[in-house]
Amino acid sequence: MPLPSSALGVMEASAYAPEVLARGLPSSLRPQQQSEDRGEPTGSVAGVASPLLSLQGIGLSFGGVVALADVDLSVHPGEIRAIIGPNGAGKSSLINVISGVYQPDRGQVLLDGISYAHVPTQRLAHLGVARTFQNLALFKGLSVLDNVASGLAYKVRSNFAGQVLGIGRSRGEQRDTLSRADQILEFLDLSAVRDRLVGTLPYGLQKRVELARALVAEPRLLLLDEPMAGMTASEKSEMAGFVRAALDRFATTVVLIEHDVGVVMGLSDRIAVLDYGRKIADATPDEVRNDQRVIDAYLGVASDNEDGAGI
Ligand SMILES: Nc1ncnc2c1ncn2[C@@H]1O[C@H](COP(=O)(O)OP(=O)(O)OP(=O)(O)O)[C@@H](O)[C@H]1O
Repeated sequence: MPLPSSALGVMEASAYAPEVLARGLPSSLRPQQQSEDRGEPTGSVAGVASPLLSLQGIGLSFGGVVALADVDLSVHPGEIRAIIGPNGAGKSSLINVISGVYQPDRGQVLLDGISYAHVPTQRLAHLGVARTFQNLALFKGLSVLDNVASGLAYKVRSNFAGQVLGIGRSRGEQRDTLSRADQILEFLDLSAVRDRLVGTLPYGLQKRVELARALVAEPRLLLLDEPMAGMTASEKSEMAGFVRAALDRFATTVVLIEHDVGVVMGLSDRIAVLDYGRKIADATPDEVRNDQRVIDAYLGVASDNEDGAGI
């Protein structure tokens, strides 16, 4: 028996649906038809193109604890793909495998068909992969602008002396970096706090700065680890709007871990559900919502939750 809609956060889901999110967004966030810089198609084309990200038979253990067992996942260009599951199900392990923090014991991670399981994390940016972290990983003592600009540090080719002296190629690079950081700040409605120290900002804004830092390089694949954790309902709604707008504007493909079922149902094109390290479902929000295994393993718990929207 499917749970009643209210238990599954359906009311909340509607608040995160694309058509709702598009309303009331700042003009900088209005969806565009094409990515201006790359001329790539936008919107969800899940199931049509070959996968941008493909996980094949991923296995990962910590001592005797099996974190991931034989997990397959295909994420298509332009898709927002959520990974959900109970605590300890393996969500963080999976995102850490995708981002190269963990090396899987078994299986392959392919980006555009090319295996990158053994690429060091710091080189992932060169492949067009960016991520945010469950616990903010910002430079609290630096300005918002500098934090966002740091998302382009991997591209800077001038040496340290050149940067300090502001000479040669470094001056041009610096101008370009700051200009791109400013564009992203405008896009995410952060220009008003551009020069503030990140540590002085409210938590919800810090989460948005982290998104800005990940987005500044216009990644092909954006990994979001609980981007709405600890946010108020209105901050969550705003953040969901920014994620959707980023996809529309930059043709970024998104993989997202999020506990708030309402957010996940409204924002995602497809949802993979993990339980004890195994994938037990991989389907559209509607299909997942009515999947008895998922209800038993995860969603049913949501009805016991205070607002029915998260776990
Ligand atoms: N670094 C580690 N060392 C030992 N065990 C770990 C480590 N990371 C994860 N695990 C174990 O692997 C399993 C999966 O953990 P993981 O953090 O990936 O789950 P999760 O779904 O992200 O959980 P949560 O929702 O609580 O963040 C758990 O049993 C966990 O205790």
